[in-house]
Amino acid sequence: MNRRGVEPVVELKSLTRSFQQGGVKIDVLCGVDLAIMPGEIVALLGPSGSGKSTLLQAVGLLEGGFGGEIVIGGQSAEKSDSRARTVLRREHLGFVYQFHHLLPDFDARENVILPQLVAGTPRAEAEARSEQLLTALGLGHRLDHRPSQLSGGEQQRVAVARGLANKPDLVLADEPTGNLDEKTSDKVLAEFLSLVRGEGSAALIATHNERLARKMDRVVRLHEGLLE
Ligand SMILES: Nc1ncnc2c1ncn2[C@@H]1O[C@H](COP(=O)(O)OP(=O)(O)OP(=O)(O)O)[C@@H](O)[C@H]1O
Repeated sequence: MNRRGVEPVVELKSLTRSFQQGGVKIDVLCGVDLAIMPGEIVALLGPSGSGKSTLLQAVGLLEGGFGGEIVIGGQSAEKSDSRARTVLRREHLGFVYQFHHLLPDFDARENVILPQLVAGTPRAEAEARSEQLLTALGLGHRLDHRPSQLSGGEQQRVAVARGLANKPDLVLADEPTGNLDEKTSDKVLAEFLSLVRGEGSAALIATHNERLARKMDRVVRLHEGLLE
């Protein structure tokens, strides 16, 4: 039975994370519970230092040291070894960062093709997908440009296309437009949300911006290590 429509794409159960800072233990996440349903776009708000990036790193299976449980695509991440976690990440997750992290020696088209090749997509299919996404983001005339030949907004659009390239069930974005001016940020975010909606992906998007958060389906706030 296909139960994908009713199961969360990700579920966090009593997630905890502490850090040692100068011999002092700081509890950043103190038992976070969160379930995100397929296609749901969730804004993660919270003041600087409240643990938004830490939470996204946990969900992205990018770091260890967490307590509690992270279930992605019905599979418990802590019960998986690092190889299985890599597969979980590749099959279910996409990432968009504040600073685009594009490969400087590759053009826009290639930056979106590469993660697909890593995931085993045939080259012709990956190329078509790359062009489709970049064109949808208004970059059909910038396919052959390297990141240094693109504006900040254009670079971020390429990063959005790359994050969606492998059709992730869940896109994780940490301040995806945080380094852009307000007008460009609004525009790129609107395009990002519309593309994510069109693709039917879910998303968890950390932001400081209440106004942008209101454009999403649900807002959750990190406060003193818990979501409210
Ligand atoms: N590797 C680390 N070692 C020690 N402390 C850390 C580490 N990573 C994060 N922290 C601490 O955890 C807390 C939360 O940091 P985090 O980056 O998750 O916050 P944030 O909400 O994303 O902040 P911002 O909005 O400023 O990006 C901070 O106090 C930070 O100093």
